[in-house]
Amino acid sequence: MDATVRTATPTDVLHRVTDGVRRLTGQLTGRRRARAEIPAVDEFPGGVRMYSPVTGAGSPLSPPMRVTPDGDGVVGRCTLGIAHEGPPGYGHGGMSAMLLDELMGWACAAAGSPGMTVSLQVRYHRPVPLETPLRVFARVTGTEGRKISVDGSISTEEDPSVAVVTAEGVFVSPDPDRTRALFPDLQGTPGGRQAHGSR
Ligand SMILES: CCCCCCCC/C=C\CCCCCCCC(=O)SCCNC(=O)CCNC(=O)[C@H](O)C(C)(C)COP(=O)(O)OP(=O)(O)OC[C@H]1O[C@@H](n2cnc3c(N)ncnc32)[C@H](O)[C@@H]1OP(=O)(O)O
Repeated sequence: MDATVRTATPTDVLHRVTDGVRRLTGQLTGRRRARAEIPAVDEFPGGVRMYSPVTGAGSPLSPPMRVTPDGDGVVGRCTLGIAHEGPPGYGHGGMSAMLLDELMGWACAAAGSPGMTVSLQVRYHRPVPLETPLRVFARVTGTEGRKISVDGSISTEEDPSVAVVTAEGVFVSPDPDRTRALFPDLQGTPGGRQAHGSR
């Protein structure tokens, strides 16, 4: 991703490389995952998501963000590159929202209530520098039935006490029927993983 958005090579080189990439992707033959199929390497929810655009080591889109427990919340560490640029030299606001949304979801799972975002309010206090190690933090601040309130923030590793972006979110744990309908491949649900053969 970085090489693609950073290069200033002439067009004929770009065409040659494009042909090479098409040849390579043509070699990705064989079985492909179905749309809602959870990869065999994943631990869903609240663990490994190999192809997540935020945490996935297997995704070319992801920074990737590494998540660890931290006190009463979770911390995510990553560095954004120019592929994630908004204003020249700074992170795209949507990327900040994506990092926060994801980590706030992890905070819910870590607190024992995996949930989906129903509301996310993001405040951008300062631009997020690119190519600078970032520290994202999220923690559950309250629960009310299936509703979970979560706070999040982004700062630089160098200056963790200064939040450059903050967020407040509401997450909702889907009830069991909704969970089965939304995630038919979730382990233990009828018609789930076993439908895909041996794993
Ligand atoms: C073994 C268990 C497995 C559980 C699986 C959990 C999934 C975990 C997934 C991943 C984990 C880690 C990864 C994180 C990734 C980052 C998070 C994302 O990007 S998620 C994608 C974006 N979000 C959506 O696509 C949601 C779309 N929304 C929906 O599908 C529905 O709203 C859903 C299923 C979440 C809830 O629907 P309802 O029908 O069950 O719930 P209702 O009754 O509408 O609301 C429940 C309560 O929430 C309040 N509520 C609803 N919307 C609200 C809002 N916008 N603001 C405030 N409150 C709201 C309601 O007023 C209600 O509260 P009152 O019970 O009345 O007190």
